[in-house]
Amino acid sequence: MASSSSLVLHRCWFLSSYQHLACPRISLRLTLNFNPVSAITAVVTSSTVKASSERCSSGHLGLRTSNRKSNQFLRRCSTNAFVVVNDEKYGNKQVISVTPCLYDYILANTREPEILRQLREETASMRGSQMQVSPDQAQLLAMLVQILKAERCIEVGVYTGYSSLAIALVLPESGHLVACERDAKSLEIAKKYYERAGVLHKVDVRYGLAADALKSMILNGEACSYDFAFVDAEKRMNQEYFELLLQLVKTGGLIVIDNVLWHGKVVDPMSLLSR
Ligand SMILES: C[S@@+](CC[C@H](N)C(=O)[O-])C[C@H]1O[C@@H](n2cnc3c(N)ncnc32)[C@H](O)[C@@H]1O
Repeated sequence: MASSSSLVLHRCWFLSSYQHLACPRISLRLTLNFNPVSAITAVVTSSTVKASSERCSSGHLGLRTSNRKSNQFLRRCSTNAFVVVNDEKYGNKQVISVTPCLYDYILANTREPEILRQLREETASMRGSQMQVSPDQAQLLAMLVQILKAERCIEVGVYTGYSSLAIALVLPESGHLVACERDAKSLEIAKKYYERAGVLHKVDVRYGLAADALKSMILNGEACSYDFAFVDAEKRMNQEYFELLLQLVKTGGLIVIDNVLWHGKVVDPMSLLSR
């Protein structure tokens, strides 16, 4: 796979919910200063924004700086979009946060294809609809697939198909997306929309446990043959999915994993203590 973009990293681990790319295997961390919508530098899930607002109103939200020494815990709420990170090593940086108002702006400027809007609206009243990626995230995924010129993709965790449809829509006619999902009811909706969008021929739906599907693909001789993978299923399995996908995704490909920062809990001392 040609790697014309600086984002095309050797089998990297992409933290899709925020601004950093982290590549554990090659110890590389990049600031992600792009978004499908121009002038936007941060991407946050809608559920994160909701959680932030709730915690703000109860006065418990704080944004931690990356300064480990002072372990500073800044208290910021919805009106302030900036956190100043004082850090000897990285220099003083202004890191943008996302307020509800700013997130509205992001959504208002996201180009969501009509078919995705219809799927999102059909899913909105369903149980689990908050699991769906947001329109800005879906367009970020689509853009990554296009930048990579990906032809062979994998999605782990399809739900009703919003993110997989965003990917399938930008794949070339010869493109192939393996879509792994264990919930038959959700898959029925996904398949209906693949068909409506005219991309059903590009999507290979695998009903069942995603790890089993990935293992059978490896046994089937498909190692190193995929360009792009998106992981968005049960989080405790992420390590296993990552290891399996490292075998399936070729050098120069991209593995994107959602919810890695888990609403900020990865640095919340209370969450760490309660584990
Ligand atoms: C967060 S949702 C996916 C949302 C989807 N990416 C979207 O944007 O609409 C997670 C999905 O993973 C599925 N899932 C969870 N564990 C799974 C497993 N072991 N194998 C396959 N699918 C699984 C759930 O049924 C659920 O539909």
